[in-house]
Amino acid sequence: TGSSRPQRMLKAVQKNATKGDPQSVISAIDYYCRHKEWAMNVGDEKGLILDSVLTEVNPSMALELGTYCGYSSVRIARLLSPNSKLITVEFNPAFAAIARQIIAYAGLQDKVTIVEGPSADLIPKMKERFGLKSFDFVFLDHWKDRYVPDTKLLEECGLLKKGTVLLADNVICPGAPEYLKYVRNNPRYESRYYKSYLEYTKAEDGLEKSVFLG
Ligand SMILES: Nc1ncnc2c1ncn2CCOCCNC(=O)c1cc(-c2ccc(F)cc2)cc(O)c1O
Ligand SMILES: [Mg+2]
Repeated sequence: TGSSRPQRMLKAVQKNATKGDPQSVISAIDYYCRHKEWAMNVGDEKGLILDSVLTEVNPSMALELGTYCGYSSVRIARLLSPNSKLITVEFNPAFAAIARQIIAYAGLQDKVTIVEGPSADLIPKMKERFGLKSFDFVFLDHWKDRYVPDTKLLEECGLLKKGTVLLADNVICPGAPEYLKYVRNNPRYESRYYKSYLEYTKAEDGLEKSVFLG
C-alpha cells in the first residue's frame, strides 16, 4: 500500500522546510496543501487570525483539540512565551505519529505535549496528569459535534477561568451550528465571529472567538 496524505505532508516538510524553523514548516505545508494536495489544516488565512488572537492572549497554558498533522500546533507553539506550554489532543494514532515528527522538525517538541485518545476521556484527567489549574486558551478543531460537549466538560472540570479564550475552527464549514448557538446565547461567554475562508479554498468559513466570563 502507498503512503498516506499525512505521510506525504511530512515528506514535503522534510524536503522543503529548514529544521528548527517553524515558519518554514508552516510555509512548506501551506504550499503543499494549496498546490499539491488539500488537507484539513487551519491554513494560512485562518492561521493569521489564530496568530493575532494568540498574540493578544499570550497564553501560559494552551489546549488544542484535534492535532491532525500538527500544523496548528506549530502555529500556536511558535508564538508561546518561554515556559508556556501547549497540550494537543488527537484521537487518531497515525495522525499523532506524523504530528510528533512535524512538531519536532520545527524544533518545538519541548513546548508541545501530544496526548492520544478521545477528548471526552482525556479532558477529565488533565488536571491530575499535567498538574495544571486551568487553560488560558483553547483551540477547538476536532470533530465538530464534540465542540459543545467538550466545552461543557471543560467548564465542569474547572479547566476554564475568567478570561479564558476559546477559538473554534470550522464554525461555517463543515459547520458547528450547535456550538454557535451555545456560545452566542450564553451569558457566560462573550462571542465574536471572524469571517474567513475554508483552508486553501474560496469557500466561506470562519473562527468563533468566545471569552469565558467565569
Ligand atoms: N473526540 C476526539 N478527540 C480527539 N480528536 C478527535 C476527536 N474526534 C475527532 N478527532 C480528530 C478528528 O480530527 C478531524 C476534525 N477536523 C475536521 O473534520 C475538519 C474537516 C474539514 C473539512 C473536510 C472536508 C470538507 F469538504 C470541508 C472541510 C476542515 C477542517 O478544518 C477540519 O478541522
Ligand atoms: Mg479545522
